[in-house]
Amino acid sequence: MESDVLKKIKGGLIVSCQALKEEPLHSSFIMSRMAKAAVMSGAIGIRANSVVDIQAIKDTVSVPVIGILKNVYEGCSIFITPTLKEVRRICATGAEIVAMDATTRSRPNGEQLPEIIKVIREEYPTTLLMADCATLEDVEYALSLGFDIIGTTLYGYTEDTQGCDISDDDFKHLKDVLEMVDRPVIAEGKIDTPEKAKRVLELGCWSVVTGGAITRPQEIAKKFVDAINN
Ligand SMILES: CC(=O)N[C@H](C=O)[C@@H](O)[C@H](O)[C@H](O)COP(=O)(O)O
Repeated sequence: MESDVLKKIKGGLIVSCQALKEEPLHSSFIMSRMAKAAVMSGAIGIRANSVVDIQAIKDTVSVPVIGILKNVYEGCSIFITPTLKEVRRICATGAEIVAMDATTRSRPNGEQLPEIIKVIREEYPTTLLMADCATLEDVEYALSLGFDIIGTTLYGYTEDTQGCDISDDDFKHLKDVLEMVDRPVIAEGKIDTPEKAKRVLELGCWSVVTGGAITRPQEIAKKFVDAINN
């Protein structure tokens, strides 16, 4: 059965409101205002990083939230909600959807994704789980683990997919993902123009996440500066 949360985000724009410590807008208050602006403009969901940002956003808007907790472990490339500890903390915020790295790479402390999923399904049976994938192999792995939503978040951001862009070849990678998947696919990662957002929904994605092109002014300003200087 289709959940209410899935119904609410179908066919729409989810805005990722994130600013890490080293970014100029690092502030839960600012992220909550970004979320408000996004929702005022018609966004139907927000993606956010960290417990405090999610709480501030949930106090401000009422659309579903995709929560993550980025944490870097030495010697490990997985950083999006990487271990059971981070998954639990984000589930406890009440975020309707919790996203985590679902690549087949090794996780911190030797943790295994199937075990994390098993524990979380028992503790938080109503929370939807989103798999942040890079390769088609990751997508297959995520499907076998019973994730509710497949995301393309990490395509172009891992060792194996370095240099790839989701819009290459009229979204060839995304089309391959959609062909394999029998549940909602959320297009995410470098969907940086309204035209690309529209296109991925036309191709059959459930929703689309856009981040930096809306909420990272340093990225937006750089595009203008580069255009002027080149
Ligand atoms: C790879 C990684 O760390 N991605 C993060 C995942 O949450 C965010 O930094 C991105 O902003 C988000 O995925 C949206 O993508 P884009 O900003 O390209 O629209």
